[in-house]
Amino acid sequence: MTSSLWIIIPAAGVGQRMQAHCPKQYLSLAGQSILDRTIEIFVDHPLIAGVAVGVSPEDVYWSESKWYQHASVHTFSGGKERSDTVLKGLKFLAKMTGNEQQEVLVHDAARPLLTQKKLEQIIRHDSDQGVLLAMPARDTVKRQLPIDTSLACTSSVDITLDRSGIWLAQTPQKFVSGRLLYALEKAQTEGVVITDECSAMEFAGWHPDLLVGESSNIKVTFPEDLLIAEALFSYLRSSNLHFNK
Ligand SMILES: Nc1ccn([C@@H]2O[C@H](COP(=O)(O)OP(=O)(O)OP(=O)(O)O)[C@@H](O)[C@H]2O)c(=O)n1
Ligand SMILES: C[C@](O)(CO)[C@H](O)COP(=O)(O)O
Repeated sequence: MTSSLWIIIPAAGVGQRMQAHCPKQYLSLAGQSILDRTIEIFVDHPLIAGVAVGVSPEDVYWSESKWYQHASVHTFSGGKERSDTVLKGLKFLAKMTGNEQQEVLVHDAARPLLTQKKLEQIIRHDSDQGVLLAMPARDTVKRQLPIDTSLACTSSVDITLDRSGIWLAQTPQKFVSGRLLYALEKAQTEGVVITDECSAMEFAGWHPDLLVGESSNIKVTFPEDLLIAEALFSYLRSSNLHFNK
């Protein structure tokens, strides 16, 4: 029987690339905020013990959330970078639960379209190395030449990579909390830039499993992503893929 897991939702970003009037996690998706849509995936799920949301110390929107006072939704103060927020979330969970070696999930607030089917797959995936959702590259992959600002076009092709081994990481990512905390602190101490939990675990010597994600599990990043998310939400709702816990 799979025990229930805590989920850490980093939601302390400013959404610079979205260029909106508020942090992108508070923009509307089908009538609710993106963050509320994301939390909805996990709240009251039989395999989720609780939800820990990392919000910015300057956040003035969270108190309007439909989950603001929900018994199984807790908040902690996020950090400067996404990895700082996740690290603070791990320390928050260890203090609140008294358990420093529990499997935890980390999922971007900006990914509101994860389906229940895929959530259950990653929760039930058993691996000592940890696991993340990722998509095999479906386009031809190019690496650019070193940027030469003297050129009219600063991005020119160097080589085409063998895409058979290329994956684009998504979230959730699942790791043992104590191992992830150690890996994030190690990367921070050694000045290694971390953009997802898996890269910290790799730096610490782990080789997490790759579990095929969903092309609909997009990260809302740029303005056009909001239109795409609205269309995908309608599709998932109509096919009942998003909600049945
Ligand atoms: N200091 C930070 C930065 C980001 N995030 C969260 O990490 C997720 C993925 O990050 P990203 O898409 O980069 O969000 P932003 O950092 O807000 O976007 P941008 O880089 O455009 O500012 C988002 O849910 C974001 O809220 C976070 O919790 N703490
Ligand atoms: C964690 C992530 O979503 C995996 O693809 C991605 O690394 C987040 O990157 P961002 O620049 O913080 O959005």
